[in-house]
Amino acid sequence: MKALFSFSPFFAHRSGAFLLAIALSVLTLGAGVGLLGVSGWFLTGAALTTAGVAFNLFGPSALVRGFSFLRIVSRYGEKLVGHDATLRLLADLRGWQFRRLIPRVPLQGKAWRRGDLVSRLTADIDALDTVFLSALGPIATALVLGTAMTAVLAWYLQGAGLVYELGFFGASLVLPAILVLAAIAPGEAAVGASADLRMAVLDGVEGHTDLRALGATAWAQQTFTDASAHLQRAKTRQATIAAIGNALVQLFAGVTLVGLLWIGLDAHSAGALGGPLLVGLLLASLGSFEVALSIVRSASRLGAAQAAAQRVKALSETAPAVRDVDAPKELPQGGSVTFENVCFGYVPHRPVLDEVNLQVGAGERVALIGASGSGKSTILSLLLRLADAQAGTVRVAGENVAQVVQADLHRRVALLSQDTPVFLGTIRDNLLIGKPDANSEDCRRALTAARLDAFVSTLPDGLETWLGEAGRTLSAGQARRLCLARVLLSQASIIALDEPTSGLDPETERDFLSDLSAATSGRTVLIATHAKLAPGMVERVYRLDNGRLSLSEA
Ligand SMILES: Nc1ncnc2c1ncn2[C@@H]1O[C@H](COP(=O)(O)OP(=O)(O)OP(=O)(O)O)[C@@H](O)[C@H]1O
Repeated sequence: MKALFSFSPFFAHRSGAFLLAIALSVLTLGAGVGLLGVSGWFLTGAALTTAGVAFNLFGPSALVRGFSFLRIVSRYGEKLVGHDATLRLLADLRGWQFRRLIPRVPLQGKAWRRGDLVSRLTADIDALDTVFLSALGPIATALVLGTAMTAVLAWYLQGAGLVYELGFFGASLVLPAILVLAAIAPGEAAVGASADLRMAVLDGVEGHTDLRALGATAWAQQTFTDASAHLQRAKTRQATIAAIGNALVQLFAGVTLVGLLWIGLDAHSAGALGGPLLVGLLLASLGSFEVALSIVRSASRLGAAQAAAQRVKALSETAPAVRDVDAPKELPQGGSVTFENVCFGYVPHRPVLDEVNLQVGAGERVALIGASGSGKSTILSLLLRLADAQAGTVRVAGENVAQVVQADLHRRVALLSQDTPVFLGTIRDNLLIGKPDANSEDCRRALTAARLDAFVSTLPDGLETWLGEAGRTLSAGQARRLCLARVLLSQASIIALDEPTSGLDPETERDFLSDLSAATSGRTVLIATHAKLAPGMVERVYRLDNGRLSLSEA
């Protein structure tokens, strides 16, 4: 349960609303118990009037109406306040999780997959709603109401308080604790299986064209069916635990009722307690077990909430690849880039860069060439400090990038990576990510530089054209050029382009490269490319070979 407790500050932050929800829940259950008790008292009293026993019908009938009304109003309030506070809590948790996730992406060390991350941010956090709505709230209610009911019974019937206490707290605290232990394994299995199911769906949808082309849809179907079967088995086990718990609560309630009846009849025979009051007390006691039922139901789901909490915690505790230093230095103005004896490898003993030295003055354009896998993208990643060099120093405007605030560095250096995405939204929305205050003229200029203006002007909605998920309504080349326009629009004085012309036809590629100097005029450009560069397009070309960078003729 440690993982669940680690989220207690989030609950504490909304403690006012949760306490109100608990108070309303106590009132709801109290009104329910009162309603049953008074009804039993009333009906028995009314029945006894036919036997000639005097009974005032007006008091109890008014109480029945009062309790009914109170119960309706407080239940409504409890649901409203409890759900509202829980939904806000989940939103707080999601926002916190997302903020922690961004500096950690791409996640190091483990094979984190996108579908799994989505599950952790959505379904796992959703699973935590059980914690308050069905567990903490009802347990607090049980404690308050159970204690009150014990006191009432002890007042009227000697020994009844103890019998009720044992039965009620056995059903609402001890039994759920045992069920929680039994539900941990199926809960973990359910959370894991539902994440697998999500990943199977995402893989199937994202890769459906390739799966069909490769004739592998049966494989994808089987993966989905297996995950589905796992989930169903885990859910069945959870439901079985809930059903057993339910039956045991009824058993506890039945045995407690028999015990109270036994004591009550003795008292009645001795003339110490009237019949209507005895029936009222018995029915009120029985009614109070309603809260034990909801605790037991939630106990079967707490295992899943616990597993979900562990997954959420594990994600948030993953160490970021890089951190800002405690006392960062200011990033000076300027656009120069320097690599001094930089050594880097993603895994130990497999160096990608070996004593790399590079000097690019502000406003210069240089190209990085080399075989696939030689480390060109890695150089650009180190420039943005997406990872730290194991030896040597990377400098921007003369300052060590490890010593400055990452946000400042990222404002200075814009990257067009090989898998830069098109975001859901319009063409304008996508461009504004590069420069939020850009006007239409700025957007068009960037599109012209990226050679996408002709296409956009043929669209009826122009800049307001809605792009499908991941830019599905664009061709791969158009999507690439849109991302490029976004980078060109940014205010960054250093532009890092990783294969900017991939996906472009040879003619567009040539035009783009020949326009590059005009489009990036005054800015420093590092371009990693396999494309053939015409003379004069860049000031210098560097070749990466076996981790070594050297000036190239090409
Ligand atoms: N996240 C990573 N974890 C482990 N190894 C990696 C990672 N990213 C890249 N590598 C490895 O580092 C080496 C350099 O990769 P990099 O992407 O920098 O090459 P590149 O020259 O840009 O290749 P390409 O021209 O194909 O884009 C490759 O051997 C690659 O397998």
